[in-house]
Amino acid sequence: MDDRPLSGREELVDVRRQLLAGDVSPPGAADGVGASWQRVQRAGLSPGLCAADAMLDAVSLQLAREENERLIAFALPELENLHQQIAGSGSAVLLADAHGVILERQGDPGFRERSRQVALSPGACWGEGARGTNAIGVALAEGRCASVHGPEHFLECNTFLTCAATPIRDPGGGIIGLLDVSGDQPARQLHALGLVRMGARMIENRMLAAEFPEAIYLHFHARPELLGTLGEGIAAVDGDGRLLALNAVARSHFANLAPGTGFEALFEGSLEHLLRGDSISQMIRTTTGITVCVRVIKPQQHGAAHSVHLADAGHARSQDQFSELHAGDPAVAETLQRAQRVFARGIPLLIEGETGTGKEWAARALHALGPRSDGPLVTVNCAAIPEGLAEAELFGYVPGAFTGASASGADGRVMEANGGTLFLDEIGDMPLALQTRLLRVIQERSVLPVGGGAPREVDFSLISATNCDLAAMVAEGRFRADLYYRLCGLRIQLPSLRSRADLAGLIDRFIADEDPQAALSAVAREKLLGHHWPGNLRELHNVLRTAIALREPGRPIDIADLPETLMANTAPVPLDVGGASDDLRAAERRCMEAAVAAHDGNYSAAARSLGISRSTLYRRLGRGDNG
Ligand SMILES: Nc1ncnc2c1ncn2[C@@H]1O[C@H](COP(=O)(O)OP(=O)(O)OP(=O)(O)O)[C@@H](O)[C@H]1O
Repeated sequence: MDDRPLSGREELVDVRRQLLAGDVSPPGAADGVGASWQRVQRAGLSPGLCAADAMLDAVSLQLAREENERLIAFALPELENLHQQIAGSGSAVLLADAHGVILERQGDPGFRERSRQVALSPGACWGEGARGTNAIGVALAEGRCASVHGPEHFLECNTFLTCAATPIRDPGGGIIGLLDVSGDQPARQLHALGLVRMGARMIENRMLAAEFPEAIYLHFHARPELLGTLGEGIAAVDGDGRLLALNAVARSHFANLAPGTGFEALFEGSLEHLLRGDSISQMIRTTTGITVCVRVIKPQQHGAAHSVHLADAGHARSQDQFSELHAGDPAVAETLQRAQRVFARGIPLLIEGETGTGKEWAARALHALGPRSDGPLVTVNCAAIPEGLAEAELFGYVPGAFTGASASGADGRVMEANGGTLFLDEIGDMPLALQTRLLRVIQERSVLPVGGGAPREVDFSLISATNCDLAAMVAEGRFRADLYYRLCGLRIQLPSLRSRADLAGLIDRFIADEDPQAALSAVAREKLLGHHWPGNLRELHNVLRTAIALREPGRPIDIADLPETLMANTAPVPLDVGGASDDLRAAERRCMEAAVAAHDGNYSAAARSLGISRSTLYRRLGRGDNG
């Protein structure tokens, strides 16, 4: 790790002057920078070069992405997480393949234009041979994490950049890609290196967990409280205890252990003994003489891996399924494709969006394409379960668990999702006490019914949806942070209807689906295109269905067939929910209040205009449904 004191721009300019003069290790230069300059100078590069040609064309980039599909699927959630952590700092998070070609990029809009000018974008190769000394190039050449600051970059055009990169390795230790954080901050960003290292370890651990469907995974750490953190070692062994693979921590612990090595080379005692013991944690000694706490994860508890084989079939079907969810909006199409790739790997999804943006429809399509599409899709509306019954409803109960309980007990919704997908709708409304229980179920993949009895193992894919800003709720202590991170392997945002590029196409398609004979007058079309759509797809659907029913037979849908809300010449509700940090629920509330005001306090009419039920409107506005 780069532990030099922070140095200013002038010192780095001085470092550059010395490097240009041929100094191999000028004082203050980052590790590996001097050696890298030597390599690139030997290769004949000159600092004034512009490496515009080291760029894949669209077809080659597509091929590179397909070749690295597995890496991308596991890395995308991490790119997303890292980006959230550095958002607003004028930076981008990049994923490169094993040759240094950038495959994916998540970045601040403000930094996008500047970084594009030097091709810090998908398709560009950032190996040393193409772009001289830079963090991706050095990390690749030296096989370790690297940071390169401003003037330490070899090419003059890149000297405004500050970059940190680290290799991502397969379980055998080979480099399969690189994770990089780059920005245009003038000062050194020491934490960036720590972030990319953590991100790369997360990706590697996720890939290892999905690599061997039949394996037994042994997670270990000398300190029990640090099990489950990035510091834990992970060893995958087969049923006979033979080593299949180790994660990076375990590789550094058991140096030079090859796959196929017996259990006795790892731990004292036998695998059978370990399997008979407590799966939560047991103490055992490693052959290196350290006592560690081990958590055993058996094959049925880590069902993510079989999804890997199904991913390709899912990909082929996805175009069809997703074409129902949009009418050519490229941003929606790409969001869904990314979600599908990640979900196919057994990674949980969190879908965010205002009410009626199609979160449940998207969940259905993703389930149909997902790794457990043969199993059921079980939807739980977390806002609608009566609080007193919530535990029993979700986790089931044993016979006689409480007054009024069925004599035969009940499985509960989570258990019903076994082998399929659990869809937790309106997750932001789940009470804190239930969040704690749900977290345990997700972590341990077993359910303890209300009233006791033995825990029952359960295996499901997980999708959650919300119209709250969950990250803000976490910051305010209203939602458990550990549960939030478990739920959002990947966070996707469904856009509001008014911001979609395919509104016109959706209108035509809704009409054609409802009544292929129906047409739309030009004025009516203009009204529909100009409306603010606070109720989003649900409202559009309701408006068109009603208009088709009202229109005079044989005549196109006209302005008179549209509801009053579209006619009222009210200014659009200020509803700029574009920013990721905006509170969707606050925006939604403003819309609902505006609709109630527009209908002179008539809740039924306001609810109809929004395309939601009256009780939903009452609930969302925090008023009891007393009428
Ligand atoms: N792709 C679509 N094509 C046609 N209609 C759609 C589509 N997506 C959503 N709708 C319409 O919008 C309605 C609401 O969709 P959905 O329930 O998925 O939204 P949501 O975001 O989950 O809403 P809420 O947050 O209120 O639960 C659907 O019942 C349907 O009428």
